[in-house]
Amino acid sequence: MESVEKRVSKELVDAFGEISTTIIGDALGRFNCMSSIGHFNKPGIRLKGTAFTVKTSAGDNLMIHKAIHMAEPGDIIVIDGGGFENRALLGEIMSSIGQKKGLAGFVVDGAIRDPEEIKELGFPVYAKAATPAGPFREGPGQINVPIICAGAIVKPGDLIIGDDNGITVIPYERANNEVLQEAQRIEAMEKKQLEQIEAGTLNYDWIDETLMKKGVLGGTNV
Ligand SMILES: O=C([O-])CC(=O)C(=O)O
Ligand SMILES: [Mg+2]
Repeated sequence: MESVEKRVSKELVDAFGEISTTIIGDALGRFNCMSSIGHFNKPGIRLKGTAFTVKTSAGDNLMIHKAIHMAEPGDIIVIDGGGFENRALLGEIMSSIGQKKGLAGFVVDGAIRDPEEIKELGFPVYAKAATPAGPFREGPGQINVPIICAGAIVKPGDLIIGDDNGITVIPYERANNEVLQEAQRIEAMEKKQLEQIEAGTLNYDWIDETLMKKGVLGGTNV
């Protein structure tokens, strides 16, 4: 069982962590986003850190207990639970341990329990569902292997950013100034678009131009 070998610098984690996941997703070509996953915290909570991955069998959390103790402060335990929602993989106790260890959060492709208590903790926990049904601790499982979590590929060391929109995964090899600057450019452009919507000056020519190009307007499809 390997620990995470490479980590993105704290400066980049912080810089990406300030930008909306929607915009980061756009900067990554509109891929690398998780789907049907939400947080069990008060609104406004942000998640940012290095992926420490776990693959479990359905409803079994033995390897997650191990991972919490192997991970380092700032790591996010990202769990491929196969999307199984009938049995929780963690709850208030494991979240409290993770928070005390300085981990940055949990992301579960599956279910959690104790959502109200987790909300009070203020520790970022994302999952697909909540159920009182508890996990088994039989194993097996895998630690720090590439996984699929809520439709996104996650590798150990990838940068995970979460907010009220959901979660974006920035692959380790793409967590660089180039993608950061693209996200900042999109952020500035959207700010300008909102100002133009307010002022009534936003240009919509691109819609008809695109329809023309596709032959829908002025073409054989009309
Ligand atoms: O039983 C477990 O392993 C998980 C659990 O309930 C908790 O974290 O509160
Ligand atoms: Mg419990």
